[in-house]
Amino acid sequence: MSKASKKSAPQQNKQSLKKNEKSHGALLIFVNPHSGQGKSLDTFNNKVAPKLDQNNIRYELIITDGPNHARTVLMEKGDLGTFNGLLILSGDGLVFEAVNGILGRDDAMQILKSLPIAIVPSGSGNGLLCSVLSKYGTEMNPKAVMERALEIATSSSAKAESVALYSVKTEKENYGSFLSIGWGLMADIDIESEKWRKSLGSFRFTAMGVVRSIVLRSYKGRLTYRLYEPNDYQPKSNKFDVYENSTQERIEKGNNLKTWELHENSAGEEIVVEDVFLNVYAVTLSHIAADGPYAPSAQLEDNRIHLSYVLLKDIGTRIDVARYLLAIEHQKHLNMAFLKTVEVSSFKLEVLDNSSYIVLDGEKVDTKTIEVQSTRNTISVFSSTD
Ligand SMILES: Nc1ncnc2c1ncn2[C@@H]1O[C@H](COP(=O)(O)OP(=O)(O)OP(=O)(O)O)[C@@H](O)[C@H]1O
Repeated sequence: MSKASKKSAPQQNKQSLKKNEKSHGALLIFVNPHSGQGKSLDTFNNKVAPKLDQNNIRYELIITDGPNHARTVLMEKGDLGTFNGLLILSGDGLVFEAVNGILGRDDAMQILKSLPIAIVPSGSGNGLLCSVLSKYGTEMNPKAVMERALEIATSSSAKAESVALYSVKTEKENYGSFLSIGWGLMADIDIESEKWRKSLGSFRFTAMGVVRSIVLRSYKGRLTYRLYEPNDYQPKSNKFDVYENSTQERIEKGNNLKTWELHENSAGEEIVVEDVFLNVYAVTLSHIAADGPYAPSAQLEDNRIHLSYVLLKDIGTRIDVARYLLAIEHQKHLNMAFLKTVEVSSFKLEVLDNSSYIVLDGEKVDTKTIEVQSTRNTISVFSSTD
């Protein structure tokens, strides 16, 4: 197979889809050529395509030409059921876009569960991948994560499993989310450090963290949440062999949810905190990046939301803020008295001033109010080879 180029690749690879009759199955691949430090197309050409050819896995390649390209393809494509999986070479942002593209379809929930997503990390944030790999003991450093991700994404014995999906309502749009909801300090760091993506890679978060600790902001808001109650729900991993069946076969054999099924918990007490915050950060998975876990007890399929927040009045000095950010990198943040953590089944955040962005799975959303609800719906993600 010759090297992919922006214009000719999709056509060229559609042809290879038909020719190779001995193959195990097929992947639909999205490469964002501008993600992270801009190396994803090289990674595809040099590390992914040769392995897929060697392992007799066919593919259709789509090189994204801008925001919403992948979303539109996934909303409209008529033959998704013929693929065994999606492969995304980018960061959490393109996975989020893909999930929300699929959510625009009539068969959304069946596709999300039966069309597993593989990730080769080329963005600056790959929390979903890191959470999945850490379950199986991959060391959390960029090299080990990349090597293992490449092995799993190109293996004909790849296995996939469930990752909980959350329902999110904002003023303008509804979303499905799988990773994080942030507002305040960490959201600012994530968004404002994007300009350093090419030069600093994931070190951009640390560098902006230093800046933000010095030029400290406060954030007025109202946070309303309900504590999590399992209500007899037992989340399952539902591990399956990616190439044993096509997505269409999995949909036909499975007994999948067809619509959103919310994890209702109206019996739980509603708690309201209206105050000046330093940070609100909720995660649904253990890792937000390739360092230690932010919520070590979070599990892939489990549908509880790990909500954490810091009130400005509980912080002593700017040094405490720097210590907090450093503690996150070294997994000591949970020991800090000013960090409040609760496991919830839903929460609502109302922004009461003009500060900060609300960031959903690493992407900025234009809203002053966000409501997050745990559900019993799942996506499936490539996770291992045995
Ligand atoms: N060709 C393209 N050019 C510019 N943006 C693109 C292109 N293709 C996809 N995108 C958008 O870029 C974003 C990529 O975010 P993603 O997280 O995957 O990568 P990233 O480089 O880590 O970015 P971030 O640092 O924001 O997380 C997505 O919102 C996606 O819609």
